[in-house]
Amino acid sequence: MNETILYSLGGLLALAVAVLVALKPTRKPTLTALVWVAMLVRRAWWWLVFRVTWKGLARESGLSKRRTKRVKRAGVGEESIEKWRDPRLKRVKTSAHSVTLKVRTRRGQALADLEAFAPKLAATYQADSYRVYPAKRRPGSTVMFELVMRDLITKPATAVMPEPRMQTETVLLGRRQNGKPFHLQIEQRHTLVVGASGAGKGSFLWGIVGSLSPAISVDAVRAFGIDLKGGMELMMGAPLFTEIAAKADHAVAMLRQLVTIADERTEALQGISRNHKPGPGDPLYLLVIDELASLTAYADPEIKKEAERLLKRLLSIGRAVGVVVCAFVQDPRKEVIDMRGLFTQTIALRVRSAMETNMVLGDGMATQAAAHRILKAAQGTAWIIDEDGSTDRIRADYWPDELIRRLASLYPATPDLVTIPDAVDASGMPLSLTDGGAR
Ligand SMILES: Nc1ncnc2c1ncn2[C@@H]1O[C@H](COP(=O)(O)OP(=O)(O)OP(=O)(O)O)[C@@H](O)[C@H]1O
Repeated sequence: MNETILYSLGGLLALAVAVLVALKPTRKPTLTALVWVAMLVRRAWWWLVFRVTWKGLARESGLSKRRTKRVKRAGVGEESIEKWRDPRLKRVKTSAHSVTLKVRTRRGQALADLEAFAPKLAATYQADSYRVYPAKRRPGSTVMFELVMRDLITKPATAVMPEPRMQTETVLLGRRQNGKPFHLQIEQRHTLVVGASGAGKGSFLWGIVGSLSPAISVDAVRAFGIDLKGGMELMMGAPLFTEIAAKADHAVAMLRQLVTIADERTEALQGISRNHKPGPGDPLYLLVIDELASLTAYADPEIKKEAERLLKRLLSIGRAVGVVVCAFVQDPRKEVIDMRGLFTQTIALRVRSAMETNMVLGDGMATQAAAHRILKAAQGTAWIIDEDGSTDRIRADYWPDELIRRLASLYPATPDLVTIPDAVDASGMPLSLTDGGAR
């Protein structure tokens, strides 16, 4: 091990022991102080390790370039000396759980070479996860690596009642891998959520609908649902929906209705505003499609064709005029969601292969946002792409059935708008409105 690291570590330990001796270790404030010191020592250790080992790692991994120079020395003659050009480690920033490196390319190096280095960097320093994002200054030549040294989202969290205020722009869904809250943009976005069976798509579905429920109750949002698996998922919060379609022909009629609304709004907003701003009585229309494939791939060919046509039209014209789509799907194969490009944001929960990650998040994303490596036990965990193009790992909060039912009874959609004509249970029996909540 490098001597500098050894000496520095020794110094830090000595400091920690000095603090220990100076304070009495059994008192509670002392214990807090000790934890604090331990954290500082760990952060200092990380800082040192990265600072001291960076060049060696860059050289071993082929990121640096070696050149030999011949120099003349008086009395010695000509001599060759070796010089390295390394990508420059401009900053090392540590927090209680992560290390962020700011690295500038060396001369003649492409930014993509540095970005592609992230998985090796994370493996070398045994990081639990990582993300790569552009630096604020000189983003053409400087990249940020965030290495998560202690995973803050391994433990699941349960959603709580949303604040009783009308919000339509974003919803709070859970936590980012650095522990900060994760908000999903709803207005002006069509969202596609992909995840294998049991990956936790329900957390996103109810995170969106549940968080919008205060706005639903004042008619600032109207939620429409398509659930061709007999309405089983959406019926849990049925009162939150203006309408739920559990059969394909009803779904097509619903799509047609929403396309008409979007067309009318487009005409009404022409020359007045480029973006619709929802409010009570002038709502954001939210179409939630649980298992998109059942509509676009496995349905009757005629219905499938018409549903696809209408959905593509809605995805093309709806966003700016306040008619947005949130679709959930298990299988990201192209034939299932060939309108994937029309969605303005995609979320990848656990998927089955690197190829599927690329299909959902975009070509080449599997190395930066390895959704196929999410563990089965980490339900609700997903990779997203932020507005600035950087990737991040997040975990949605879990929505228990009781919470959904409570919200449905507290914030129902305007009652005279609610119609659920063809929702059925697993045995084919019609489901009543009260199955979803106390109304
Ligand atoms: N955010 C979460 N945190 C912890 N556990 C979760 C979370 N979301 C879901 N789970 C657990 O995972 C199980 C499966 O979740 P969910 O039904 O949402 O998966 P899904 O992706 O919708 O699957 P399918 O497509 O088969 O319906 C849940 O019953 C719950 O126990």
